Amino acid sequence: MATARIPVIDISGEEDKAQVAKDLVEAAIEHGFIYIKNTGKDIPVEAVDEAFDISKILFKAPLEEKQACKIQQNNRGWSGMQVETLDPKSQRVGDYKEAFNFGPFTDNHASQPIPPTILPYEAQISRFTDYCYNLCLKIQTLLGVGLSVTPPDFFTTAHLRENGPSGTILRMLYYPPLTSTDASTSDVRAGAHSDYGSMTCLFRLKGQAGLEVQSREGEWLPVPVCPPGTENDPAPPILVNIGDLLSYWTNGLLRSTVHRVVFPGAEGRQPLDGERDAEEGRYSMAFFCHPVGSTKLTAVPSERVRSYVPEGETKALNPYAERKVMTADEHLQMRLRASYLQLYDDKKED
Ligand SMILES: O=C(O)CCC(=O)C(=O)O
Ligand SMILES: [Fe+2]
Repeated sequence: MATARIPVIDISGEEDKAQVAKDLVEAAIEHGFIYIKNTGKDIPVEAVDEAFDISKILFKAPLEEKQACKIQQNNRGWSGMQVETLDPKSQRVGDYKEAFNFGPFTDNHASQPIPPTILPYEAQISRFTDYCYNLCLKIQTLLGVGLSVTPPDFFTTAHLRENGPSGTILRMLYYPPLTSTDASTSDVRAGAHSDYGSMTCLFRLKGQAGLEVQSREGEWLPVPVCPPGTENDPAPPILVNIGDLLSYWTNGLLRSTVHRVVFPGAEGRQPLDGERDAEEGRYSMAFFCHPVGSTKLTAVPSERVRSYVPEGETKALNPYAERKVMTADEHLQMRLRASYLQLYDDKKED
């Protein structure tokens, strides 16, 4: 079966940063997705394993505990089955998943209610978000170098926590197995969408298929958890994808690719080799990296961006900059309103 041909890049070594930066930029332009080889140097393998273990404990916590932490308009907390609809234009029902969003931590403590069941693990979750944050800064620095942005740490500076609050979120996700009668394989686990932030780091478990990306021709291609060449690595690669903000910042040069999560075997497709739905369901974790909320979404100073002419299509351009320059916060609020129909329903202005 055809799968997405996403490059695998090792950013953990010391040698030839310029080449690594160039490879990252080319992958971000061509695919919008990059596998970051997991050598355990940037994020220890045990930290990822621990976070997945905590996620399993979290979703098994008593329903009342999760309900007491229901998602708020600040995008933090628990969203239950079918609460979020990532593709409201075509979905019949909401996403077949549960999710828990963690905002920032201070001194290893969450700044939001969390279920008492996972309180003993607060410091580990906090540490894991720090690893993800630092990995994002490293990638943003490389992207700035690869695009010759002036200054090259432009993206990095825009994301520094010390420069102000942002919409950055660690999201733990649980997609239950399809056993109940209230869903069918024609429903989706996560509707087609592009990500709202600047970039996302996605962690998946071996054997748990389901993510698909849309090719330029509109075809849906599965994204293997362990692509060729990574089978013997200590852990599956971290899948990084470009979100809408890095695309707006670069006038569409970096590609924010539409993706979704489907049930294995949906629409008669064969699951990838060695990947099928586990009886326990599917778990993943996404670190959505956002710049400081007040950041303006205008094109960055880079000759490569300035001279980029999109081929034939204009939809990749930042549609908002034409009317009014939006800030990162305004953009996030707009996107959240569209996907959490009930959460914002009471307060609808239109
Ligand atoms: O669970 C996955 O594999 C992807 C989730 C995703 O795309 C998202 O939450 O934005
Ligand atoms: Fe996504």
